[in-house]
Amino acid sequence: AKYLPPSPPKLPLIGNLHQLGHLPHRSLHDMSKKYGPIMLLHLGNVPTLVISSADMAAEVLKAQDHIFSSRPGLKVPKRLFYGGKDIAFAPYGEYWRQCRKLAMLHLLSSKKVQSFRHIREEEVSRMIDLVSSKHTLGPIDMTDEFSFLAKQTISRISIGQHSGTEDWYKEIQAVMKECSLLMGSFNPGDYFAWLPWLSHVTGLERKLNKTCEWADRVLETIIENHTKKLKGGEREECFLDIMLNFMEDESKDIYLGRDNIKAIIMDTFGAGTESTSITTNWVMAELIRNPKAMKKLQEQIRSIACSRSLIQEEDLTEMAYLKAVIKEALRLHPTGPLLVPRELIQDTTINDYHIPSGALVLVNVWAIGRDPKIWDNPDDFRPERFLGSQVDYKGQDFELIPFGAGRRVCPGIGFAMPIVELAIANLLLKFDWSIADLGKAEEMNMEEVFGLTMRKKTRLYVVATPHYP
Ligand code: HEM
Repeated sequence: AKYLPPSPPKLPLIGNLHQLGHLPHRSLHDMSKKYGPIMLLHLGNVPTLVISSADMAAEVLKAQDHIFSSRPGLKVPKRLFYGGKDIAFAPYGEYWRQCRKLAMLHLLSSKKVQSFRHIREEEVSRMIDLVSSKHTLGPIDMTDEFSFLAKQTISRISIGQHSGTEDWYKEIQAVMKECSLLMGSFNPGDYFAWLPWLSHVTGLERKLNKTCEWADRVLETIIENHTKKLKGGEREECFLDIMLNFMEDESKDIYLGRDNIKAIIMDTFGAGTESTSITTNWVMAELIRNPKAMKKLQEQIRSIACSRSLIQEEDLTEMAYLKAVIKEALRLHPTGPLLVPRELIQDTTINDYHIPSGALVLVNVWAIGRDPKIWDNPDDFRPERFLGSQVDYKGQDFELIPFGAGRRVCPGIGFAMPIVELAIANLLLKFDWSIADLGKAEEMNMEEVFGLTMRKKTRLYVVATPHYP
């Protein structure tokens, strides 16, 4: 192939960086309307392939997935995850394959996910109690509740039982928040290879050092506590304990040292908690903004619950409309609007265009979710479009890929979705919901903030009224 994919005009040195704006998924969507579903941008001096249609996504994430499955060595994740020793940012290769297998087997498989059922049910029931106790005091910050739910559930499963009030627990939450802010920040040094000192000037280097040292201290304390307990014969069998049993055991397929374990634990927090809570928050926001969908879903949930006081996980399989509502929210608000960046590992050709090895690859899932060639009235929230449709989000249907697809598809889908479903089902069973300013639900602020995960700009302050059957 002779030609490179179409590119918008670029400036010297910075290339197209200045055109990304605060909401890059939206700016790139606008550009793709003019330049097409496959574009080559230059972010600083990094050639960046931007994919904006379901067909092109299938090309990159299915037909040629084997060469599009690496990750770029971005500075912040590389440092936070001990030089790429986690799963999400590890370059494509044997280490990544073994770590992913380990996490699948001991944390994310459907058998494992089922075994954590009591933890999800306890944590959701705790959230319901909290809402019950707070509802008379005025609007409740549900963004906070969803965040607490995801953090509690995931940290209990990955690092063991705790009450959520211990000092080390508060500290790990604080340090993870700092890490997530850093992950969402833009590091110009990644795009200007000839200016490595740039991160010193912007203060990023200092912040990164401080946060890495802090995170390491907290993780060391947790590992020490678990090692002592394991030596004393106490067994919790959380994911961390399982990894500690593997540690430095050379007879196992995978060699896990301390840094590897710390990086993988960071990953379960980093990849798992915000994505889950942000998704739940978008689902709830859309339901409150769309009272008809809310009413229809409540009726279904309440009829399935009959006189039982809480929805249990086996009830969820019958809830077709709940699943449609969640798909519709993920279509409009994919938590990773550009997935996690990929890196192409050899020269290739797509649609007769030459794509150079080393290109950074962004798949604009947000744009695909709003493509009028695929979706009628794409900006409307209409869960009905998924009723009776086979389209699912597991990475086979390229029009709906909020978890990505191919070798790097999110391995946490089956882990995250029961949390989201169980939380929404029980909140809708037990309460009626409105916003403080009645009648203004349709005008709710749905602005986004872009980061590695895309959250709602304003918090979800809502009024809960208990429902008595
Ligand atoms: C609703 C919640 C979630 C969403 C929307 C989500 C979304 C994503 C996306 C878009 C990717 C990148 C996929 C790609 O590059 O093609 C990803 C990767 C990943 N996710 Fe999730 N995720 C969620 C929950 C979780 C949970 C709960 C866990 C684990 C506890 C998890 C673990 C991971 C890991 C380890 C990766 C990296 C996979 C790799 O690079 O091989 N995710 N996720």
